[in-house]
Amino acid sequence: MTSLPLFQRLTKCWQTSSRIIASVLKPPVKILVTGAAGQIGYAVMPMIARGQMLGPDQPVIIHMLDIPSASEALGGLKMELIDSALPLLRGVIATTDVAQACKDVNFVIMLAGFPRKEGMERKELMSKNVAIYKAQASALEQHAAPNCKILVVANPANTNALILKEFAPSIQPKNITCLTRLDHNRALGHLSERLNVHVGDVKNVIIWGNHSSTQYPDANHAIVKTEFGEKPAKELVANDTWMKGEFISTVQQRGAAIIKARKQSSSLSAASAACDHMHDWILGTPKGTWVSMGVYSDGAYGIPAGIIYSFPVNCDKGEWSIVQGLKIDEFSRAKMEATANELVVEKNLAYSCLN
Ligand SMILES: NC(=O)C1=CN([C@@H]2O[C@H](COP(=O)(O)OP(=O)(O)OC[C@H]3O[C@@H](n4cnc5c(N)ncnc54)[C@H](O)[C@@H]3O)[C@@H](O)[C@H]2O)C=CC1
Ligand SMILES: O=C([O-])CC(=O)C(=O)O
Repeated sequence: MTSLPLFQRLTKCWQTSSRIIASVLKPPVKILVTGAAGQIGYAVMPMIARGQMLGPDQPVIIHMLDIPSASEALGGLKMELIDSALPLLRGVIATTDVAQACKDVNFVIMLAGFPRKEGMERKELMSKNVAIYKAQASALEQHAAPNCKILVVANPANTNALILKEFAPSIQPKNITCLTRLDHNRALGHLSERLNVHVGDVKNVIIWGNHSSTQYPDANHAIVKTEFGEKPAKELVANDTWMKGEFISTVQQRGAAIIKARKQSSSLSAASAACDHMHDWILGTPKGTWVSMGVYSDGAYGIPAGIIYSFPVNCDKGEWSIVQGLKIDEFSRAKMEATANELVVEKNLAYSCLN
């Protein structure tokens, strides 16, 4: 710092002190994390409490919910958060009472569920998760703050989010989303490796559809920043076989590859993606950049209305909107329809579990 010119030093001091002042003045927001005692919960807590999700000037009160058999672990996590002496963290509630957990919360990250194990089909998880999401929908409807924004991470993420929407009719559908940002980030990472460029120089990949192996990772509209200006990724890759083959299958299968290697599902990258999702939703996407989010379909791009489907979205002032008017070729259309069809089947299966 001492080697910086005076003007830059003053600017840095001003930025730091205005952040400190803002974090003192901003009222804390309440964030509920369900399934907090699990793997992703452990990874996401310090990210939230250090401002990675809502910004470095936003104090937070974290509500952590888990089931009674996990209450001791939840208590341990609370101790660790206190011991981390995090300036933005203004309170922690660790509870197994869903009503207390949901009380006045402004943001919700839903990790609660039964994680897929190696070799296990996602559909086997359906009936267990439908029951959890139905019960938690009612609690959120009764106790959460108005305009509360919800991110469902637990699998099957799109359909869990749909069940939540169905059983919390007073929460606006636009406030219920699911996580496909991890797949989006995987697609950015894979493309940047292929082109040997920094991941921060790649943008505008798309994940269409379900957070499952039928998802369609689409790099047709992706852009890469180069020394000669922005270029279409497609032009730089110049290999249609790779774009339509290995690129798609690697991203689709990445979750399973991580389970095979770690013997448990992705935690660090899932936690990081959950923070990215909420950060961009609340604080906005940069101009000319979109991200992928699982949102309630209104029929855009010919996708059936009434399912939670991952689209490219822009975010501004806490609202997302689907990017319109992208050119869709025949290959993409077939992939987008296949993953939509799977979601319709999942929806019907979920409804059959309710009877
Ligand atoms: N959408 C995505 O990109 C990703 C989704 N996932 C999913 O996220 C979920 C969480 O993953 P992990 O943290 O690794 O699982 P985990 O098994 O370590 O944690 C789940 C936690 O939920 C708790 N839980 C179960 N039923 C509950 C209930 N009714 N109320 C409150 N808590 C309850 C469990 O006790 C456990 O502590 C899994 O469903 C996993 O498949 C994981 C990675 C990526
Ligand atoms: O299936 C899982 O639990 C893990 C998962 O969603 C992913 O890594 O994409």
